[in-house]
Amino acid sequence: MTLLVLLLVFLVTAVYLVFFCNLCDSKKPDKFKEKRFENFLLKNIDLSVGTAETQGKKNTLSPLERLKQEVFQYSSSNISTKRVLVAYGTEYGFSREVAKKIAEQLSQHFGKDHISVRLLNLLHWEIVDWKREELILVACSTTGDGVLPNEAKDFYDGLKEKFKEGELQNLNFAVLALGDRGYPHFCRAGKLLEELLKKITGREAFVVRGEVDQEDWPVIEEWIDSVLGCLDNHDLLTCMENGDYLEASLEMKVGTNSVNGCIGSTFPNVGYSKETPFLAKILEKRLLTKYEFPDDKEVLHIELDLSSSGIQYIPGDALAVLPKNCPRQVQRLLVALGATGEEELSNSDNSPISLKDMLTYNLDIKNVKPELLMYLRQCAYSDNDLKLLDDLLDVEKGGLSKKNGVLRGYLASREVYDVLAEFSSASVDLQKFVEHLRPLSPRYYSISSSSLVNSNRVSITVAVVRYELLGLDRVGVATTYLADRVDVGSKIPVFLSKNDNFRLPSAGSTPVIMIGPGTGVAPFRAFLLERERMGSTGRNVLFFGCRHKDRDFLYAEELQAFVDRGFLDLFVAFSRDQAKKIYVQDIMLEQSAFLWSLLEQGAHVYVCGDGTKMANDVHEAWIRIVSCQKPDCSREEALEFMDALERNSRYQRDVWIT
Ligand SMILES: Cc1cc2nc3c(=O)[nH]c(=O)nc-3n(C[C@H](O)[C@H](O)[C@H](O)COP(=O)(O)O)c2cc1C
Repeated sequence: MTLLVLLLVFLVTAVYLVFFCNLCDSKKPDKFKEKRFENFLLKNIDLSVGTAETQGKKNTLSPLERLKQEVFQYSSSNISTKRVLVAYGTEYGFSREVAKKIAEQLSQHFGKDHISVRLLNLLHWEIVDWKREELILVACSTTGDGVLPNEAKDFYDGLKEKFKEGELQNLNFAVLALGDRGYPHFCRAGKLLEELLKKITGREAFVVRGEVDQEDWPVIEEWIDSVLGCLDNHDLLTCMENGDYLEASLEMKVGTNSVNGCIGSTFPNVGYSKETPFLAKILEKRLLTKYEFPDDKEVLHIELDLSSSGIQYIPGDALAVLPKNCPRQVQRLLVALGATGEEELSNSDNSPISLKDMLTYNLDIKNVKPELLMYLRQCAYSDNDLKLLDDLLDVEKGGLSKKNGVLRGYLASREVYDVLAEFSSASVDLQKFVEHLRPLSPRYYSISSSSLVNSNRVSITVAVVRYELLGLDRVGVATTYLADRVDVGSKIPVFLSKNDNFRLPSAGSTPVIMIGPGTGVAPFRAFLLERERMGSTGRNVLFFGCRHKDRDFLYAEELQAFVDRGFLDLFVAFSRDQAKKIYVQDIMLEQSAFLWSLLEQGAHVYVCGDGTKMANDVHEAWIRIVSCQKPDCSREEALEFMDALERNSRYQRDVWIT
């Protein structure tokens, strides 16, 4: 009886505690929620600063085990199979997804006992003994203004340095280049990789390079079919009787050198990354604009503490921020799913995670993958939903491919929530549903400070995104994370993204021409601070543009101070301060003779900002300036002149398409 009473008291207390704690949680201040985010990160990603106790609580696998799991998930234990390496270079995760698809199809086509497929992030290229490999398939995206993803840069430089022409004569290869036709250098990284592989193997690719515009799956599948067809018809592989060296190499290079078992720390040249970010404390956050009316721009200057990180940056680099989704948007999605959020799901490495955490920290809940519609087609039952889905996915119109304009148009104006709400008859399996979402990717911000001024601090300039779509409020994930959900004192996960294609000239006497409207001015603030500190004597010319002089002129006072010190020639275009709109390209044309004279003195030209319109308009302005100012110069010659400037790293662009 006493035992029964005790049990009852215990149960009542437990229920009370659970209820009370939940109640408190919903009222906890943001600081507390931030702490939860930090704890979550410590448990779920391999922080170089972490300790053994802070890791592996939720993720029971060590970083080494996780890496092994990824590399060998399509491998057989049969020691005399043929071996293929499927490698990927990714910035935002899509190439990894594609590489997994390639690995899966190879494995299915030939059977796991006949072919052992190893999946490798190019970040880990050093664990491979390249002379023992016979076949590599590379899926690699292009980022920045036609450059390799950060994690693939060392692979490219390393192979180039290590192997002479034709040295890897036993290696067959094929490249799938991923990109976006909207950018001037379509699929350039894949092309560069293919050139390099041609050189060091002394042979041609065994399959024509695939070029993928955005997420055009039919093109990807066609390329995979060509690879499979070629492997069916040509015996490119021999059986390796001695087993796979790769596992031992991986254990040796990653296992023994690691600090606190963190993979990132074994590659000192890479340092912090998506998997191993640094938690940087916010030291300052201030509004750079007047933000009173819905039409006003909201731009923030954010300073972060890098002391103790060892991160060393130079102007031109970017800081990557790992955001989390907005709780309101997550809640909206949970309601559409009819879920509480507490449902337990499996992470990609099979560790358990709640649906709410998965949607908050791991997944992109804005951009809809076309495959999600395919999945909804399987679980919808209302005639209306089925008809609309069939229409969107119509094979005649191009199915999931890029050619399907109806589907692309539909997805361009919808988020994951909208699609679920629209096809409400679909009864989704939560695990399958999350598997049809993209991973949440880091966001990159040009660094707007100079480490010569203060090496412990870094600043970024962030335009906050808020808008309405289909009658609902929408937000930019990372920009509102920085604006609304973290404050001075909070710590946010970041890592450095080097950008060797956007660098100041080595000689301080060389003039620089900078064109950066809006937040495109960020790297130029860094350039100016750096050049002033270095005592550079070359002329600094900046073209800045915004809507209104008195509302969104970023860093106006600082820029004016540079002008007053005689260090800067500043030209500004306020597009909406007069009846006729004026943009940076217009004021550049007014300065044609001056700009030409600077080019003749060897000036370097930099453009930063919107790549959809501004970068093209500015390029066109340069063509006009050159063809008018250079004696007897045709348009074609002006185009060639600008191309030559670009080849000689005197015309560098850091642009983005939204
Ligand atoms: C900031 C940025 C810059 C990009 N630059 C290029 C480029 O210069 N050329 C290109 O073909 N695609 C470019 N892309 C498109 C990506 O290559 C494309 O979205 C690709 O699918 C991303 O693959 P990933 O997720 O594996 O990095 C760029 C994308 C972003 C976000």
